[in-house]
Amino acid sequence: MYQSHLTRRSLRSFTRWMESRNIRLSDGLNIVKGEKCGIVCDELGVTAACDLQEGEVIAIIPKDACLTLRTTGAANLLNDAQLSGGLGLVVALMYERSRGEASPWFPYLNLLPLCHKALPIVWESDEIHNFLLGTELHSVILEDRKLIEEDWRECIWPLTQEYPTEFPEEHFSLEHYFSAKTLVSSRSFEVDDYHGYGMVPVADLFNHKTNNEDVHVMDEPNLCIIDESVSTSDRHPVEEESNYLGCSFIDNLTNAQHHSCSTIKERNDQCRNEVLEIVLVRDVPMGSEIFNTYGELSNASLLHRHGFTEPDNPFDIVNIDYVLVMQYCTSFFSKCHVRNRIRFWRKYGCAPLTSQASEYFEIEASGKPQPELLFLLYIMHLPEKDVLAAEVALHELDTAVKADCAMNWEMKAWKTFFDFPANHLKRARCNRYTWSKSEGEIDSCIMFFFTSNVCESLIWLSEKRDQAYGQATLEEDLKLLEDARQRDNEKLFHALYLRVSERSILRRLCHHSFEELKKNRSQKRDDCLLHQKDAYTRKNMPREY
Ligand SMILES: C[S@@+](CC[C@H](N)C(=O)[O-])C[C@H]1O[C@@H](n2cnc3c(N)ncnc32)[C@H](O)[C@@H]1O
Repeated sequence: MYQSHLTRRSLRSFTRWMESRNIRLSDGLNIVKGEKCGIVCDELGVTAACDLQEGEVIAIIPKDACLTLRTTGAANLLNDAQLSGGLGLVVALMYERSRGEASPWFPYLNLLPLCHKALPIVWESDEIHNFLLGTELHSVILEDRKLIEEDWRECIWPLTQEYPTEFPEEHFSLEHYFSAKTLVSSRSFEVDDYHGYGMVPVADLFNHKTNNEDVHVMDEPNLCIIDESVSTSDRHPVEEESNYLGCSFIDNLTNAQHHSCSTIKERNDQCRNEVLEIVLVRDVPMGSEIFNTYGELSNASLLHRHGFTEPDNPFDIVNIDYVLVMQYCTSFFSKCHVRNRIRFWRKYGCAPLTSQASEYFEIEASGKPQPELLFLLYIMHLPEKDVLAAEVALHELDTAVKADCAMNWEMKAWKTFFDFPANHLKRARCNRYTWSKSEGEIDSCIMFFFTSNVCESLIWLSEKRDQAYGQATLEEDLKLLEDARQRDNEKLFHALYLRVSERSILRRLCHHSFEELKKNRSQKRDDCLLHQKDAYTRKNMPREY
């Protein structure tokens, strides 16, 4: 991605620029590219040049060196045009790029690619359709592209007409907008409330690791750095052949002498300014890559915003559309039955998740469905008399719980409603039901809903959802994934990885539901646990009510 930009010259000029903008980088860091940067071959990353310790400040970045809506030369114009948020930042980036060497960020921008081509919003249409079919991203990307075009037509093109000198058409085309968007999506950080999101030099060099990051980027408002010039001749040599790409202007110490930025901070705490700090949150041994985290993101979100997926991502999910659940319900029950049960379900605070125009339920990486989906399927299958009994009980509970001001009555009512009969069976079922070996604690509330009917519904839903991926089986996808890995086809690899991880989640859901179904059948368990006569009587309510 950086090949054409990463020359010795551009790195030297970036280093000098950091110096001029008071950006401080610990000499314990190496900025590397290629295979030294463990996860990605043609990108940059940061490694430890010596053993580093938790708590060290390894970089200090003045906020005025960040490119934000406040610091850009177009700040007033963007303010007048009422362009803010992500869209404003993309225009600010395009604006600074259009100024070439006249931009105060030129040496930094010169290091960035024009476009991060790994992001699906800039893939060819046939790649989007072929690679992403069935995945969480397919419709999202198509929708995104429409919205991006609309934004450009409504907000950016008019700017080029109103201020042709500041926003010349040739630098603010739709293509430029898409390209700038990929950089803001994959590299911007929230600076603070005043600046909002911005392009943060140095902080954007760290690659991502889920749940196991080495650094945090921290807002440290009461800190300032004095100008501490270091002779440029003391810099590390930047060798074209090696993976080492350079370091900061304060990197002139040996590893044994290595100074973290904490030292600089201590020396300068008389003088105050606004800066961001990059702080180590764990020890990092010499030679290891230093990772940041971009958040607890599913593979679909990682691919969407950053152009890659992560193996064994614990935050992976797959969604089942509400429409598909309704399709299931209406094919087994009358419309009137479905309407009434949905009303009942919603009355007690349940709803699908929503995003843009879609409503859906999440299935976790372990295959565990969102509880609201289980409640819905459970209620859908309840015999009519049990629904009526439940209504009465819930009404009584409502009165009781309302008296307790500290409680959210809806949640408590649901909890009690479902906990009560579950309690009778808890012990028996707890011992035989687990989602995965790693999940030690069993959610009794969730288990309760895995009646045979619910299990069958879940199997139906997971199989139907899987059909969205087309004809190929999961095993065939796995073979294609291996091929893509061997051929170094990154786009295809990450798209296939997303498919495979989503389909594996569905398979886990199907497998667990099937296992439960088998157990229910072998034990001839009554499908409707709420048949127990006294389940709803006041005398059997938990004592707290
Ligand atoms: C903030 S930049 C990190 C520095 C970047 N590697 C560079 O060359 O400047 C984010 C981009 O780095 C890459 N990246 C970060 N973490 C990654 C990971 N765990 N696996 C693959 N690519 C990753 C992705 O291309 C992502 O969009």
